[in-house]
Amino acid sequence: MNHYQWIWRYARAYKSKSLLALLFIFLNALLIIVNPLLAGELVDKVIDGGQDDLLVPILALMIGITLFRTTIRYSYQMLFERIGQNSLFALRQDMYRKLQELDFDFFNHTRVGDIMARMTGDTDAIRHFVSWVTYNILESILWFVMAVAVMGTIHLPLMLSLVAVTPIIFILTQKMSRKAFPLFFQIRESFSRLNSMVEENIGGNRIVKAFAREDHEIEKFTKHNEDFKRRNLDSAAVSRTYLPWLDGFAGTLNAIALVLGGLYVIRGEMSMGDLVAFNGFLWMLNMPMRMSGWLINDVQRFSAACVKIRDMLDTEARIPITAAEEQLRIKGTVTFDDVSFAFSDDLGTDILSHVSFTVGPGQTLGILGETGSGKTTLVNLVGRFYDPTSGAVLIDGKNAKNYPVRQLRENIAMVMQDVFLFSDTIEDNIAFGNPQVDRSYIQQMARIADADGFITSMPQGYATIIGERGVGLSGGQKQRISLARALAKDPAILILDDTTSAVDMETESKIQQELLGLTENKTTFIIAHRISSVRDADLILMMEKGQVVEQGTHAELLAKRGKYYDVYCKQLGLTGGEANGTQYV
Ligand SMILES: Nc1ncnc2c1ncn2[C@@H]1O[C@H](COP(=O)(O)OP(=O)(O)OP(=O)(O)O)[C@@H](O)[C@H]1O
Repeated sequence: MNHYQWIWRYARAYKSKSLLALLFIFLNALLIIVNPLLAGELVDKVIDGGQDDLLVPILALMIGITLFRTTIRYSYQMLFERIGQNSLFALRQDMYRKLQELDFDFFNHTRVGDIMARMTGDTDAIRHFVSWVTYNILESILWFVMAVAVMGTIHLPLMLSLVAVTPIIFILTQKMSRKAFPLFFQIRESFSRLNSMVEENIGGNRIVKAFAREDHEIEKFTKHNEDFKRRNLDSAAVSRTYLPWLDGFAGTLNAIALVLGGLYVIRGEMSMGDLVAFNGFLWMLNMPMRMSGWLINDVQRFSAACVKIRDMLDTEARIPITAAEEQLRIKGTVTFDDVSFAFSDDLGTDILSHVSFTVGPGQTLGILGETGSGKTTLVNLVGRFYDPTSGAVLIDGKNAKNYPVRQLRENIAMVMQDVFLFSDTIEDNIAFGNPQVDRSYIQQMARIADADGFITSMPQGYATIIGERGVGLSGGQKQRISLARALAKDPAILILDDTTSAVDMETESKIQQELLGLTENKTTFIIAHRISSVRDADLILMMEKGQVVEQGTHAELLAKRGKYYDVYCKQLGLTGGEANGTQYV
């Protein structure tokens, strides 16, 4: 499907409006030829022929037609604008829906700035094409054809001499088009890089300031800015090479018409009125030729934007978001059966290697291990953010791949390591996964997450807006709101990824106590660096370089006197020999 057929799929919902607009364009093109003909009549009959009584009717007709044409043109311009805006509305909806469908894999490989460039600059290039370029192309073609037809009836040889110039114009526009497309594509890519740079700088503004690297950032920006400018100038250079020629050739039409037309009049082969009428049609040949260069540029910009947008819309998520017909309450038994996993961009490196364990409802699985050992990756497999490269993740005994993704995720709540809260009220943030819950439930969850205290001490309490539009929160406060958000979902499987890393030990222990009652029937995953966070777990996995090197309860692992025991001793400030495992159980 080419780009025109593709965009027509959005515009065809407005078929009747499009037909009406086309009708108006035709009507306008037909009416356009009347005034020059009337001007010719005016010269021949009124000025030369002395029929003065025709002056007023001809003038009135000319004014009336001009007014009517202006109204018609305004109407179809508005119709095209509406078709463009409505089509773009639907396209943006599709793009946003696609963004929700795409998985971690897509976001791992796509810059935010690039997505933003597609959502803004590219969609605008398409709107401009639908709303403006299309009718200008149609007008240009129609006016040209009409002019050729009418001029041919007035004086065929003169018309043919003028039209002889058009192949040159055609060749020039073809050449320009071929040179312009790659440049527009490069401009678009450069814009995306510039966008990404600004987006990253704003996101990382605290780091930039803390490291006093403003100058470095400006330097980096200057490079991208220079690149963007240079590519725009390259494109302008192409226009500069071709547009004057296009303009020049279009301008020769006036000279040809005057010289040749004058000769025909002198020789008596053409009336003065016909020459005036002919002259009146000249702009209808002229204008499309002059416009062709600009229109080609806009068409190329449209094509470059289509490539990027269609590329995103055609991207298939490896794990498509499938919704289930009915809701399913899973019980929460999670089994890893010899699971290995590698990221798609480096399939040779296993991030998880032959991991096996089972944890059931009401149980807690603690995951401990040095940084980068694969703890987060492991829990990401539970929520099917990725699928194993070998082995299987079973939920209630059924392969996770066989659940509709939405159905599975509706039963899982995660508190992620990188806490993200929406720029909204605290209340709405907590209720994000379960919007129908009431205030008292929200408060109850916040109490368990030890967040109620600091929330109620804020002047606006639960109605406080946080994030970009509102107050800032400390790292520990954000973690606790994010924990309350996960709890409010009342999931069968609760995953806590380093959830209490930013709160003090006393608060952590308070939260753990509160959680006990709530997680009675849930399967809970706790990723932590502190032994104190996982010591009460029913099963603890000790991870190293993607492998589970030890697993068991706290007591069993201490008795093993292996890695877990070493970590335990280090965290207590003891050396291996001083600690008597059983003594601390
Ligand atoms: N999107 C990704 N693409 C490629 N490699 C990745 C990606 N995300 C993580 N990794 C790699 O996978 C490994 C495991 O990462 P993971 O986040 O699971 O570790 P972790 O044990 O949770 O670490 P931490 O305790 O620091 O959070 C790391 O070596 C990391 O570099």
